[in-house]
Amino acid sequence: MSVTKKVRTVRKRTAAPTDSDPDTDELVLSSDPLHPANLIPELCKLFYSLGWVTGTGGGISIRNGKDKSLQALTCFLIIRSYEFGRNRDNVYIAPSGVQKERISPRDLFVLTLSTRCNLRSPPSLKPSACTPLFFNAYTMRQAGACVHTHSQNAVMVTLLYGDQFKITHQEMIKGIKKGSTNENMMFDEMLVVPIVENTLFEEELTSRMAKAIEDYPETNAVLVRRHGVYVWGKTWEKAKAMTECYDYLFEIAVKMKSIGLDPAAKPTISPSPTIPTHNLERMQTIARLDDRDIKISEAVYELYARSVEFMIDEL
Ligand SMILES: CSCCC(=O)C(=O)COP(=O)(O)O
Ligand SMILES: [Zn+2]
Repeated sequence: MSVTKKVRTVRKRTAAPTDSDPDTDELVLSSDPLHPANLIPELCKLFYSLGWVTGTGGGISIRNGKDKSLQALTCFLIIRSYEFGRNRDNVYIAPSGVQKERISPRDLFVLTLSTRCNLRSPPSLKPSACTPLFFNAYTMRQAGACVHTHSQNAVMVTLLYGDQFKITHQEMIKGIKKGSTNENMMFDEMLVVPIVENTLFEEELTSRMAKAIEDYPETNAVLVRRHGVYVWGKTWEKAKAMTECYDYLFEIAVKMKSIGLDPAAKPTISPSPTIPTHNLERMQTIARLDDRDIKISEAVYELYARSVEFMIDEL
């Protein structure tokens, strides 16, 4: 037996996990590609390529195991919190301020959900500043994973809307679950996402996010003005897929607004109207922006005002 192995064995028997205990490697080293410690680095790389976690910000946290409802179905009453040797109470968190596309499993923190104890704390690293926000999703919504992006689409909608983002009649709305029933939304329902104001430090967002979660029982996301978005789901797959749907909807809403279309308006004609060039009345309706929009869409308004003038001349 090598010296290293001997030392490890002794440590294992006698030492409780400490901040730099190599025995806690067991919590993050797994050949299972679906282990949270392998998924977080993989997903962070993907999110980096999408521009969601660049400049070290943003990331994803994953909780061990499967959705509770699925566990109940399988009736593993006593061992239900242990799946493939993994404890459902464990939450995996990336380090703070590191290049998120270059994380390795050994860099990860592991905390207990129930007591928020550090089971693993890699030396010289700090847990993500988003940790208490991820815990909001775990404790208030029984989430299995929570994503935080700094996507420009998310930031843009917070510049274009007040305290709520709203959109309807979009196919991708069907990819979003209702918080209360966990059912998927319908194409023609109104998706509403609360927007909270940013704070100087990420941790200080915790109570604002918690209030938004309480006030909006249907939401699975909270936007943070001039910052990004938090999205959670019962599993990492659902959190990822919903983040993709939300981001798509944010992007299309920004594009719609930029040409004067209201993403929250029920379409009156089918197919969706292109920018009208010969119907003065319809043009004027689109150009009639509400107070909030005027503040943030002066350029768009100007464009339409000019188009309307041009059309009046043409008539
Ligand atoms: C340029 S990142 C600013 C801080 C931030 O918004 C953030 O999400 C930080 O996350 P981290 O996991 O690096 O603490
Ligand atoms: Zn952030």
